[in-house]
Amino acid sequence: MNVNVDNKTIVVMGVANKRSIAWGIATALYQAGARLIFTYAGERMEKGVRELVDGLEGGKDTYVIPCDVTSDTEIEKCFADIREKYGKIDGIAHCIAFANKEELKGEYLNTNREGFLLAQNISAYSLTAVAKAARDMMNEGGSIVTLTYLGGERVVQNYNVMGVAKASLEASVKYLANDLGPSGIRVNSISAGAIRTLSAKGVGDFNAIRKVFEERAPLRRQVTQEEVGDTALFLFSPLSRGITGENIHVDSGFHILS
Ligand SMILES: CCCCCCc1ccc(Oc2ccc(Oc3cccc(O)n3)cc2)c(O)c1
Repeated sequence: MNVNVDNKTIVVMGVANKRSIAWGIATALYQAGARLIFTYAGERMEKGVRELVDGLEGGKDTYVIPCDVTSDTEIEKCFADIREKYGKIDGIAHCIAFANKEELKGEYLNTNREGFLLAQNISAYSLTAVAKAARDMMNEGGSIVTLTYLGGERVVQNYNVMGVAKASLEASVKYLANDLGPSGIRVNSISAGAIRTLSAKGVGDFNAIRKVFEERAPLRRQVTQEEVGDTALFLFSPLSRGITGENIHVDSGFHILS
């Protein structure tokens, strides 16, 4: 049985540049024959995403639209646009998160209310808002995949307010899986190892974590955007049709260590 995504339409939210995990997911899906739609946040992202997508064979007519996930009306408009142009969709890759850089280092205690709510709003609630807007336009067998990190399950120095947001995201995955299961829509997360992306630059001492990772992870090596992409491809394919509410670690086994 092949991965069978060649007749599926999947929305990839959160590509920033070619090092984005979202781009690793997009290229894995693209190579397996899926039809892709991209959303980005912020005008300054448009040019970069458009250029990346145009580089794909047939990318010229791929839909690339803005979607600021802090606005419910914008989410509704974005998915209504997609529905009008493409009909029903089969999947959503939610690769969106943000927290204020000053709160991604030092003590978690210095998190303020505004920063806490911002991280929750963009990095956690946005999955629920997107699932809500898309549920009636997803085909049976649909699949939603989001990205998380070990710091949402246990303390990872400096991850702080984003860790609390990822804990919220991971709990949301389970509650959404429970609600959407009867409609045949699955919801899962991928917990990726420390991959060097534009976002990773915002987390304090990122390089120190990567060093420990290479020295201690069972596979003794970093993971790549492509490896996360392959796991996402599995989660969008019927090969994972029995899996929902799950969090799959693509982290060289690092999460098994104390
Ligand atoms: C100390 C932990 C080291 C490993 C971190 C791995 C990781 C890397 C990137 C991750 O994604 C984000 C996304 C946004 C984010 O917030 C940012 C990023 C850049 C600038 C800024 O002002 N905020 C921080 C991390 C993420 O959730 C997890």
